[in-house]
Amino acid sequence: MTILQTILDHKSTLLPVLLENKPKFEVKKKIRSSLYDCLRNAETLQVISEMKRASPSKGFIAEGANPIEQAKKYERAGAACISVLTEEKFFKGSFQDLVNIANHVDIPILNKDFIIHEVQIEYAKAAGASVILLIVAALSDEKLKAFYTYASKLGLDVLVEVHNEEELDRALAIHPKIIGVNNRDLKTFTVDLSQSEKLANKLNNYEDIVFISESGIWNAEDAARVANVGAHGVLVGESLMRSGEVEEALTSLQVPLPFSQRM
Ligand SMILES: O=P(O)(O)OC[C@@H](O)[C@@H](O)c1c[nH]c2ccccc12
Repeated sequence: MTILQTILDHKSTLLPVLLENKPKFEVKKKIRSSLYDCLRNAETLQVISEMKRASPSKGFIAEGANPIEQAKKYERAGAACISVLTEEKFFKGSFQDLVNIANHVDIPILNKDFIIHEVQIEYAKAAGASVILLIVAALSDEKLKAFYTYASKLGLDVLVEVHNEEELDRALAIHPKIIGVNNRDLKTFTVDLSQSEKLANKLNNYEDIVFISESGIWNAEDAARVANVGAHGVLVGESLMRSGEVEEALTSLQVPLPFSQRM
């Protein structure tokens, strides 16, 4: 069984608890700008920076990290958005991390989790997220479409994540505004930036779609590599979590976009 399937199976065992309880979080209501608009109007590569304590492939990355301090550093450095992992078992995240961060920063917030049911979208919104992730590899065409529509109706932006061309075609069928190419294969954990390069040609045909390159971005060279094939943003976790100079590390990724890519 793949790790993705293991995570999804575990997730489905948790659904009854979510379905039995209405989400109750104390979140200050904040109006956040639209991630899509921020990404569209940029002239430099935008950074979605992630609060990532651990991962199934690496174990703990930053066990003692303070989510609020980390998020504030990201915001100060000009991140476009903060991604907060809420998956508990494999990534050691929580909705409490999301709530804490939502109460302390004003930029868009992405709830990073494995969504397999509408109720998780309600929890994401209640905990302060303005963006959710839908992983194409985890969903049927029907569910992908239904969840995308539901999240949009709740006023959330959606990052639709793909890894290969077949998934990209399935994603394009629902006409999403933001597509992320995960350079990490969630079935094997292999990371390869050429995955973004491979899918770039097709993505570049869609002028209104914002293209995010996700995972495995360590430095300005990596950032420039994906920017040069058409990425408008990057999603970065581990390298920023491990950095002693978070703000400098983040700023170094904000490379200029080629003129042809500015929307
Ligand atoms: O730590 P990295 O290699 O910078 O990757 C960040 C992010 O892309 C990664 O955490 C991620 C991308 N898609 C996901 C889906 C679920 C969990 C995690 C992820």
